[in-house]
Amino acid sequence: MGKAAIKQIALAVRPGVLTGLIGPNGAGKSTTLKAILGLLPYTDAEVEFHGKANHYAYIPEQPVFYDTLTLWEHLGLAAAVYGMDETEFEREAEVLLEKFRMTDSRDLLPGGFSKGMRQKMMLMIGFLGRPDVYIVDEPFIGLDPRATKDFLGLLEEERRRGAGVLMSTHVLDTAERICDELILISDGRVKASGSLDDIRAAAEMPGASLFDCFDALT
Ligand SMILES: Nc1ncnc2c1ncn2[C@@H]1O[C@H](COP(=O)(O)OP(=O)(O)OP(=O)(O)O)[C@@H](O)[C@H]1O
Repeated sequence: MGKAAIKQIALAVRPGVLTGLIGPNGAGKSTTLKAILGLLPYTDAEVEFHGKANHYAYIPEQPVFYDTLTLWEHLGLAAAVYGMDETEFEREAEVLLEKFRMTDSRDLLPGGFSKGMRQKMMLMIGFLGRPDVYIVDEPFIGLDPRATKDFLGLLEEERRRGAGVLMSTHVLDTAERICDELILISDGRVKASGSLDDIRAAAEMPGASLFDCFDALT
């Protein structure tokens, strides 16, 4: 067996709080998210759900889809998994298609989609069930500025509804703007966490941008 990719990472996803997981390539962000989700065979991860927050959505970094199902059929499949009834599914799915400007592509196969369109499909599948917790792995790759804005708007709506969000990203100016809390990991360990001011304090760089703190701490 190889060495552990992450060590002693403790974090909490709280209702209505958007937590950003940041760190260099290979730091262990995706591994942390997968450990939380129980997707890894060799982990000693403890996950506790408090209250009734046991309904979550995972939006992976690499889009996963079925070659023979259309966008609409993917949404239908997700709705069935979420236990939504037909009327609710159609209403919510149509709103999401409009929001992500994908209505014209609803009956097409995702194999022919661009990278950004596939990413939008993954985001729509995640949002469809209105979960209590969102685990999002680098959502911005391939999204154009409008899609980024649409995504961030929806995420903010969900946060205000009380959903907790844990999102890994390299887009630090966005993370600095939207995250309530930040966790900076490097070499599989937490290097700093808390508010932007806490990260600045750890870097001993008062008033610095997240980008500069990241540079100093990694
Ligand atoms: N399937 C795997 N098999 C072996 N090693 C892996 C596997 N997946 C990840 N690793 C290793 O685990 C470490 C952490 O990887 P991880 O994908 O969690 O990083 P990351 O922080 O998400 O990076 P990036 O920003 O590049 O997406 C890396 O050293 C990587 O080489």
